[in-house]
This record gives sequence, structure tokens and C-alpha cells, in this order.
Amino acid sequence: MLLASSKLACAATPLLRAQRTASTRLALLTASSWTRAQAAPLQNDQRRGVSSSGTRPCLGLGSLPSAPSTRAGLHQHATSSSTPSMSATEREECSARLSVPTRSVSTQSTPVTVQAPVQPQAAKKTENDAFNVDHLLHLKEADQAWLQKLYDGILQQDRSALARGITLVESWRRDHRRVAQNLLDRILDVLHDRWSHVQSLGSRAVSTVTLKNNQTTTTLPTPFRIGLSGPPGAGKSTFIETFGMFLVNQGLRVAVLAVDPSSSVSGGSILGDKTRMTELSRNDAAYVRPSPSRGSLGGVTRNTSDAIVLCEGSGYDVIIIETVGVGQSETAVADMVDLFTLIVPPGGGDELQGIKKGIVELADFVIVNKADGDLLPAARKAKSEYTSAMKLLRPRTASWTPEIAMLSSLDSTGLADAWKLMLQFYDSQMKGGEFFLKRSQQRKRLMWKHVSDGILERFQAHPEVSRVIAGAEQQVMQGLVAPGLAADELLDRFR
Ligand SMILES: Nc1nc2c(ncn2[C@@H]2O[C@H](COP(=O)(O)OP(=O)(O)OP(=O)(O)O)[C@@H](O)[C@H]2O)c(=O)[nH]1
Repeated sequence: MLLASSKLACAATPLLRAQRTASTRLALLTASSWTRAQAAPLQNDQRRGVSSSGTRPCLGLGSLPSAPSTRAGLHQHATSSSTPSMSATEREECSARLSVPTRSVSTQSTPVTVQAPVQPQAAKKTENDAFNVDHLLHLKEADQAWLQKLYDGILQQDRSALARGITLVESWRRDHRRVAQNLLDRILDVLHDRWSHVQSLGSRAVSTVTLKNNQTTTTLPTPFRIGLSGPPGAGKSTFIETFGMFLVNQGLRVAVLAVDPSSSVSGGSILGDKTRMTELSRNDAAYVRPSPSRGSLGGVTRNTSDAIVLCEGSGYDVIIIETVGVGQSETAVADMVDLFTLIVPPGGGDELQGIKKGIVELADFVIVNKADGDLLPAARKAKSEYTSAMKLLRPRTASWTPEIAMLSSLDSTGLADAWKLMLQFYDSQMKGGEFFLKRSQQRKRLMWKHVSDGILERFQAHPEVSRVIAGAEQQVMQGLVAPGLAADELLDRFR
């Protein structure tokens, strides 16, 4: 059922948020209770957002309608009480369904319960009226064609389209940003439908591991974002290569992204200049993306969050985000993933001192790597030290206490046990309802990050401010003017 639903979702029209509630509700009407006779009038008009099978029409891959008109059109069709082709009884039936808080839903034959949005329709409409992004979604014809190509390619799991999409979201050009935001908005729409379906499964949305022909395969109801950090030399790249291949052999598609603030300074890149991960990057089921070599940490992390969305749109099941253990990058990565993993070399004491305490506190999972050969006793010792240390920390979520695994990336031992623990985390978050809650909070924080970065950028570029910034900084640094007073003067100039 999950497979079928994700296929349907893949082909779904990218409905926009303004009409999403109503149209999604329509789209989710049960196959069992939504009879052929009731569905018939809607079949005549695909723009209502419901196909003959009770799902959204398959416009997504074929055509990408201009956003504002679609948004308006769909909203009208989904909510209007004067739809001409509906009889009065059908309209009543339809509006009754739209206002029911939970319902039985089927994408195939098994009904499942869907939690409808909490807001009543009227409140939702007012909220949508007050906040509308339609005007930002207008694109020139050429850009529209560009967007369509990228969108289709990404959904069709074309790696080069994904790479171009990520390059686009990394672009600093204002006109590129507009297209990038459109692309993200469309992909997010497709993902939103998939997430809604998974959420509708409630505590049944868990990973499944099956044994077939002596080989295990894992199925995940929704992509799993795993952050990975650790001190230099801990074995991050070696681990990603081995673990990535392990996941691919489990039937999963794996994407690897990187956040590397040091590359902004040095021009290097933690993945880009490496010839490591060769096997993984050559595998068709994997995508390895070097970190952007330009940009501030803020910019790089924002771009990575966007890249994650595109990777999910492109059907990757596990997205690994690597970061080096320096600066603020761990905090940034921890705020864009489901599971934040710390990888450490064997030994404690000196090695552990190299790791900031803060990173350990962020970790949901610790991997002691290099548990092989002569290093095995040291790895065991490190594991027990981490186990004791982590006990003293407050758990980050109610349903999970951080776990410690021991493995060898070089010998590929202990990977299955580590993956089992990661899946336990995934399932605990799904069952406890924290999985999607955490993601929605992450998205909210990301919006505010965009806002604060944007304000600072505009502030610094303001002619009245930019003219005096250097002087203000100099006087503050020399202790001639109080920092607060200087800030007041700068802010006064920003009108
Ligand atoms: N014995 C042993 N050595 C390992 C293992 N994993 C990695 N190494 C070695 O540790 C060294 C560092 O590994 P990398 O994968 O480059 O480590 P990294 O954390 O990516 O390093 P940076 O790029 O410096 O941050 C290499 O020489 C690896 O061969 C392991 O499981 N066992």
C-alpha cells in the first residue's frame, strides 16, 4: 500500500498550500465510501484535484501549471458551494466530508484513519487570505520551462537533474533564487502529500526489515535524515562509504550531502576533494554531493536544508549529512536531521577532549569506529566511557535515550547492529509522533533563519547604513563608542 501510495504521490499534481487542505481532503476520500456515482462529476474536471480513483490527477509529471492560477482554481473548486456540475445532495455530502475531523481513507483497499487538519475550514481560509505567496510564484515563460524540466527530472529520479536543482538552490543570484524557491515549493507539495499519508498511518508507520533469499531489505515509510559529525580522522568518510553501501544493499537509495564551513574559508570541500566514497558515488542508487565551496555557514546550512528537500523529492530513502566537528556546523546539522550521530575514534581521554562537550549533548546516537584489530580493546573502553557519560545527559526526546554502537568501517563489521539501533530510533519517533513534529519545528526555525539573514543582508546593504558601517565598527573596537549606542545609530539610519 505504501508503495502504491508513494507512486500516486509521485505523480500527484503539485497543489499549492492555499488550497491544500480542501483538495487533499477531497483526494483522500475513501475508495470504499466515495462511490463511483459521487465521484463521477469530479472526473469531468481534473482541476478539482480528484481523479477517478479518488486520488489527485496525474498532472504533476506531464505539466506544471502556472502556480497562481492553479492555486486559485483549485481553491475555488475545492471549497465552492456553487460548483455547477454537483447536485445539491452531492455538494452537501462533499462539504460534510470536508468538515469531518477524521475519516477512513484508502489508497487501495485497506482503510486507514486520517487526522484532518485541526483548523475549521473558515479559519483556514482566513489564515490563507492573510498570508499568500502567490505573487512570488510568477515566473517568466523561459524560467517556467526551466523549472518544469528540473521538476520532472527530480521526480523521475534523474541524478543530473537533482544535481542541477541543488546548484540552483545554492545560487546567490536573485533571479535564480526565485526559480529555486518555486522549485522547492513544488517539490514540497509532493512531499507534503507523502508525509500526510505516512502521518495518517499513525503508530503503524514504522520501518520493516524482511529476509528474502538470505538477504535483508529495509523499507522506510518516509526518508530518514541522518546527521554525522565527528573529529577529523574519526573515519567519517570511510563509514559513509561502507554504511552507504550497506544501505544500498538493503534496497535503499542513499544521498550524501555535506556541511563544511571550513570550505568557505579554505575553498576546499570535505567531500569534493576526496577520492573516498568511490564505490558509493558510482552506485546508481546513491548520490554523493560535495559541499558548496562558497558561502557563510548560514548560507551553506540553508542550502543543505533545501538540498535535503530535493533529495527526498528524488526518492532517496536515507539522506546522510556529514559535517566536520568544528564551529557551529554541528548545531546547524542537528537542526536539519532526524537523527544526529556522533562518530568517534577508539580511546577516550585525549581523543574525547578534542570533541566539544556540546556535540555529545546533541547526539542521539554515538558510533565508536575502528573497533578492529589492535584497536578493539580501546574501542570497547570508549564505548563503556560513552555509555556512562551519556547516562548523565538529559535525553533529547521523551521516547529515546541515546545509544552507543561499536563498529569497524574498514572491516564492515557491526553495521547491521548500528542500523538496527538507528531504526529503533526512527520507529520510536514515528510511534511517539515526534518525527513529524520535530520536522515541522525545524522548518519553522529555518523560516526565521531566512528572515534574520535577509534582514541583516538588507540592513548592511542599506545606503545610509553601509556608508558608516566601517566607521561604527572602528569606533566600537577602539572603545570610543558603546556598542549599544552605535547599534542604535545604525538602526535609526535603516528606514
Ligand atoms: N582501523 C581502522 N581504520 C579506519 C576505520 N575507519 C577509518 N579508518 C582510517 O582512519 C583514517 C581516517 O579516516 P577518514 O574516513 O578519512 O576519516 P574522516 O573522519 O573522514 O577524516 P577527516 O576528513 O579528516 O575529517 C583513514 O586512514 C582510514 O583508513 C576503521 O574502521 N578501522
